[in-house]
Amino acid sequence: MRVQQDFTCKTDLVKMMSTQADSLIEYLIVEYRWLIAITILMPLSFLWKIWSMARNYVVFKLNTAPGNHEKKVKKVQKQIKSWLDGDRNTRLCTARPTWQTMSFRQGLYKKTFTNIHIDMVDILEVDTKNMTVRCEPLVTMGLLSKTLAPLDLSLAVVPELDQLTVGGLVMGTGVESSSHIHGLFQHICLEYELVLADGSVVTCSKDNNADLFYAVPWSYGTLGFLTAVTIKLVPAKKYIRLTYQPYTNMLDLSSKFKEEALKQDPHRYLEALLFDKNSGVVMTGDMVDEIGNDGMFNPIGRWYSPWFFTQVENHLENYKLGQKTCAVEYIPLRDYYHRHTRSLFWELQDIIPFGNNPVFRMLFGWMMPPEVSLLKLTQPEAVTKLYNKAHVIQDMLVPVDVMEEAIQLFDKEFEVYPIWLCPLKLFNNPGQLKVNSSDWQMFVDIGVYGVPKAEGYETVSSTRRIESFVTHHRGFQMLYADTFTTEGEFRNMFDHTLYDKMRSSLPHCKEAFPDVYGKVNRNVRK
Ligand SMILES: Cc1cc2nc3c(=O)[nH]c(=O)nc-3n(C[C@H](O)[C@H](O)[C@H](O)COP(=O)(O)OP(=O)(O)OC[C@H]3O[C@@H](n4cnc5c(N)ncnc54)[C@H](O)[C@@H]3O)c2cc1C
Ligand SMILES: NC(=O)C1=CN([C@@H]2O[C@H](COP(=O)(O)OP(=O)(O)OC[C@H]3O[C@@H](n4cnc5c(N)ncnc54)[C@H](OP(=O)(O)O)[C@@H]3O)[C@@H](O)[C@H]2O)C=CC1
Ligand SMILES: CC(C)=CCC[C@@H](C)[C@H]1CC[C@@]2(C)C3=C(CC[C@]12C)[C@@]1(C)CC[C@H](O)C(C)(C)[C@@H]1CC3
Repeated sequence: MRVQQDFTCKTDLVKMMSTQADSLIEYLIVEYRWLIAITILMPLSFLWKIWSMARNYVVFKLNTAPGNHEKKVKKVQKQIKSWLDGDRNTRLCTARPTWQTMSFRQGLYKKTFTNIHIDMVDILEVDTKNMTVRCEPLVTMGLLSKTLAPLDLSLAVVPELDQLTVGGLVMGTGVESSSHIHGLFQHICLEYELVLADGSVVTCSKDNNADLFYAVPWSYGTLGFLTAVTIKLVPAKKYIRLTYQPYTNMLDLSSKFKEEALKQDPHRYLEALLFDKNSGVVMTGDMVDEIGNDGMFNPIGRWYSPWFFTQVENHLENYKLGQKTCAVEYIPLRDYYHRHTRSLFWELQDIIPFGNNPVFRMLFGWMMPPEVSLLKLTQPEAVTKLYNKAHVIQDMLVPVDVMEEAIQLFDKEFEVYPIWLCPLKLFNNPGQLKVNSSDWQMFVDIGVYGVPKAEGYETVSSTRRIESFVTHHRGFQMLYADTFTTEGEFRNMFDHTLYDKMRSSLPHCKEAFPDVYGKVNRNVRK
């Protein structure tokens, strides 16, 4: 099943599907997915947004959330107790349907395991004295940034997509353009409250139940159910002053990127987008309260604004034309945080090819993007097949010193652009991520999302070669994406010492949950 064609755009892909699709209907579904997206999914998404805003507003005004939390935890305990009292011939997972989650896949285990309902969607407390926020696991990044911005506060790490949840980011992982300072999402979490498989409620932090605290991140809900998280806050300002520095030479780009990531007093935000293997734009940002006169005000989050990655590409094009070497812009804080949400990085162009057209943006941009959950729920089988065969969605965390080598290999195996480069600091903490230093090590997240053009691309073998490179260099794969590792290879990539110890010592844990590989391998995710 080799896909050797040189896919130049989605139309080529669709042509390929039309020859291979089982039926004309499948072909039409793939080709005209945008029609369903615009006429049904976007209006529904809009109604959904209004409903959640109204619901949150009422909860907030009545301030019922903190009082209800204990009752909600008791409900979780009750469900686990009834599993304990039963024959226990199934395992446990959260009842959150997989079409609602931020991954391409649907977990098959949801159908066979006992589903535990954790309907916990509220912010519980903003503690401005201790600079922490305590929230329930289904609170999203969008809600948190919206609640905290008027207080001039923010999370130190705000993973970009609005719909990412605190629970998913703790149990999986989260990374963002401030991660070269603060680390991953888990590194800004101070305390977890969990309900364990024996029905008990525990809290853990680095000073209390430390083993459990360090084993929870990347455990994918296989140690217990998360019911609350306390997260560190940082002061926030109104704007991000963002500098775009284009490059047409990879060596120059990567040395600037590394220098910025590793310097003593780095810019607060750092990321790069590559548009081919030699050129890209490095972006550095800092928070400011005033718009300076060295740059333009650019509210990139407005419904009519061009998609962010296309604006970045324009800076590169201008540079190539010899117009400008470096540009400065002032971007409203939340617009910056959620800069990749409206275009789902660059994935939305495959679904609504004219989504960035100025007329479309003016008329319908306010309904964008359609909710990922609704897109997933209505995804036809033909689209799944297409993505399985000719679409890459991967994030690999590799030590920053092998960045160029990794980019060359990604280019050879996938040739997908843009590529997202986001630096991140991994602290030498106990847990699944072992680093090569007694203090911390700088990594880079290489994010590849799109249609592969590499000759000889084949999903499994190409991805496996990348996985083996990553393991060889002691890096890690983000597990919302497909992993094609064997169980042995997976255990080689992630250190299971503390995790295995916790699973053996927590009562009923092994009986209640599979291990991480049992939740993320390709056989259990459709
Ligand atoms: C539980 C809680 C405790 C807080 N404690 C403090 C505090 O101790 N000190 C302090 O200075 N500020 C606190 N705040 C934040 C602050 O009071 C408001 O965000 C700010 O005053 C804005 O109010 P508003 O009436 O302009 O906005 P509103 O429109 O009332 O709310 C701002 C946004 O936050 C969202 N939101 C608010 N509460 C919730 C919730 N419980 N669940 C889901 N969504 C919510 C709303 O959807 C809205 O979009 C707290 C907020 C919450 C939610
Ligand atoms: N910028 C970034 O960092 C980005 C990160 N991501 C990835 O997306 C995922 C988050 O997506 P999201 O939709 O929020 O999360 P999901 O619902 O996909 O949850 C991810 C995992 O966490 C487990 N989990 C979630 N909540 C709880 C809980 N309360 N108790 C126990 N286990 C729980 C889930 O278990 P179960 O299967 O039982 O439901 C699942 O295994 C993460 O894996 C993250 O790495 C994606 C895009 C961007
Ligand atoms: C670490 C970082 C920054 C990760 C970014 C990951 C995004 C690019 C991923 C997360 C969810 C994601 C897998 C998704 C998709 C594309 C890539 C996304 C947006 C899409 C929209 C592709 C089209 C699909 O039909 C479908 C709608 C199911 C998915 C939904 C999830």
